[in-house]
Amino acid sequence: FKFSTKRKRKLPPSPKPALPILGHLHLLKPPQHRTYHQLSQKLGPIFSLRFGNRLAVVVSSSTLVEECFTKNDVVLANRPRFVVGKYIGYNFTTLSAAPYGDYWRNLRRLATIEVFSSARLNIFTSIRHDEVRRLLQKLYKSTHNEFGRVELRNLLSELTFNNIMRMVGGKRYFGEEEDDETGKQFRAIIKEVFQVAGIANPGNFFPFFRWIDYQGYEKKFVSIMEKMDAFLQGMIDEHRRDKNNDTMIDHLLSLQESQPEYYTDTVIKGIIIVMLLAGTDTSAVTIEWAMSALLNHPEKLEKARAEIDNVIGKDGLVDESNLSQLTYLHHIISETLRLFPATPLLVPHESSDDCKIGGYDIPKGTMLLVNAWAVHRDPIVWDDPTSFKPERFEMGEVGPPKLVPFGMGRRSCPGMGLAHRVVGLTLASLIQGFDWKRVDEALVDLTEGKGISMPKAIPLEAKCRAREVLNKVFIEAI
Ligand code: HEM
Repeated sequence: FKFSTKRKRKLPPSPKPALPILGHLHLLKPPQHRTYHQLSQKLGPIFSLRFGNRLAVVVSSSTLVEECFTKNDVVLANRPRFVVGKYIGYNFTTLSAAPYGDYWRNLRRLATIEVFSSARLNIFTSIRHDEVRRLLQKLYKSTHNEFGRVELRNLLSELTFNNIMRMVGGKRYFGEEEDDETGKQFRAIIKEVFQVAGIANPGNFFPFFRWIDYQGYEKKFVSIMEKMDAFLQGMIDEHRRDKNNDTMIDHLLSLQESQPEYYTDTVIKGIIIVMLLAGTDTSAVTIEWAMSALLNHPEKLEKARAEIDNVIGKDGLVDESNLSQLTYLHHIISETLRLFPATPLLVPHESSDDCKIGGYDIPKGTMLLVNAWAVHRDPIVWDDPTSFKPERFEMGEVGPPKLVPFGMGRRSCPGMGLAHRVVGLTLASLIQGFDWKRVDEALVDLTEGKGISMPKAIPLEAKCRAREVLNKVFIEAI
C-alpha cells in the first residue's frame, strides 16, 4: 500500500543528477539563494531537492508564497529539527526553533505582548536614541572638520548588540569603553555562538554523522552552550537579587512570580538568545546595505536628506517619533530589504502533514525553503527588478506576498517593529548628521558575502563629514 501511494505522488520537478546518499547536496554552492534562483530559472518557481534523507522544496514566486502562508499556513508552520535547535535553541523550546503547537503558540503570544509590542518597545526608546547618539559621536570625533574615512560594520554591530543587551539586562557589553572582564567574556561567547550557529552541519541531513559526531560538532555545541547558559543564568540571578531595575529580564521575572509555569528561567534565557541571534546582525547588515546603495545613488541620498531637513528643521536631531513622517526614508528601507533581504531564504519551515503547493504533492516532513531573494527580483512582479529605486514604492506600499523580508503568516518575524525602529532611526541619523561620499570614483561593491544574515562581502568603507546640526549638538562634547 505504501509503495502504491508513493508512486502516485506528483512531486515538484527536481534537478539531475541526484547522487546516491548525498542527493543534491553537491549542487549547493554559496550563496545558496543564487544557486536556487538559477535552478528555478530551469525548473520553475517550485522544485524539489534531496539532501541526504530529507526532501526539500524551494519556492520562488509570490503566488506560491501566498499559497504557502495562507491556505497551507498551519501545515507549514513547523520547523525542521536541526542540530542548532537542540543546543542553542534549548532543546527546541525557543521561539524560532519550537515545533508548531500549543507550546509555541503560548510562547509567541507572550513574546508578542511582553517583548515586541509597541508599548514594551516604547519603554526602551531612550536606549535606542542613546545608542544612535553614541554612534554619531564616534563618527563625529574623526570627521567634524573634514571628510574622514570610516568603516561602519563594527560600529553598527556594536549598536545593535548594545541595544538588545540594554533592553534585556540594562548593560552595554560591546565597544572599546566596555572593556571590563564581563564584557570581554560575553563578547567571546557571542562570537562562538554565532560561529557554531552558522556552520553547515551535515548532521542535519545524515543521522549517521550525528551518531559518530562527525568533526565534533555536537561537542562544540555542548561546550559553547554551557558557557552561554551559565552567563545568561548569572544575569537572571543578578536581576532576581536586585529588583530595582526596569529591564526586560526584570519584567519577565515579575511575570514569573504570578505565572511560574510559563515564565521559567529557560523560557527567559531562550528569549534572550533568540533576540541576540535574530535581532542584531539582521538590522546591522540592513543599515550597511542601505548606506551602500545610497552611496551608489547620491541623488537618492540627497532626496532623503531633504525630506529629513524638511520634517525636523536644521537644529534638532531626528528621533523615533519623526519616523512616521519620513516616507521616502521608509521607501529606501523597503527597497533595501527587497534587494538585500537579511535572511534571503527566510528560516526553513517543515510540513507537519501532506499538503499541496502549486498543484504538486508535498509529503509530511518536507523542508520548505522560500527564496525571498528571488521573489523580490521576479521580473513578472517588479519592473526593472535589479535596480535600486525607492520611488517604486511611491505608487503605494507593497507587502507580502510580493515583499517578504520578514516572512509571512504565523511564523513571520515578530521583531519587525523593533527592526524598523532601529534601522529607521540609525539610517535617518546618519543621513541627517553627515555628508557622505564614496572613498573613490568606483561604485561601492555590492557582492553578497557568507554569514547567517546576508552580509556584504566587503565591509562598507566611506567618507563622511559632520553637518552643522551635529556641530551644534556635539561641539561642547569635544
Ligand atoms: C531587518 C531585520 C530583520 C529581518 C530581515 C528579519 C527577518 C526574519 C525572517 C525572514 C524570519 C523567518 C520568517 C519565517 O520563518 O517565515 C524571522 C523570524 C524571527 N525573527 Fe526576525 N528579522 C529581523 C529582525 C528581528 C529582530 C530585531 C528580532 C528580535 C529582537 C527578530 C526576531 C525573530 C524571531 C524570534 C523569529 C522566529 C519567529 C518564529 O519562528 O516564530 N527579528 N525574522
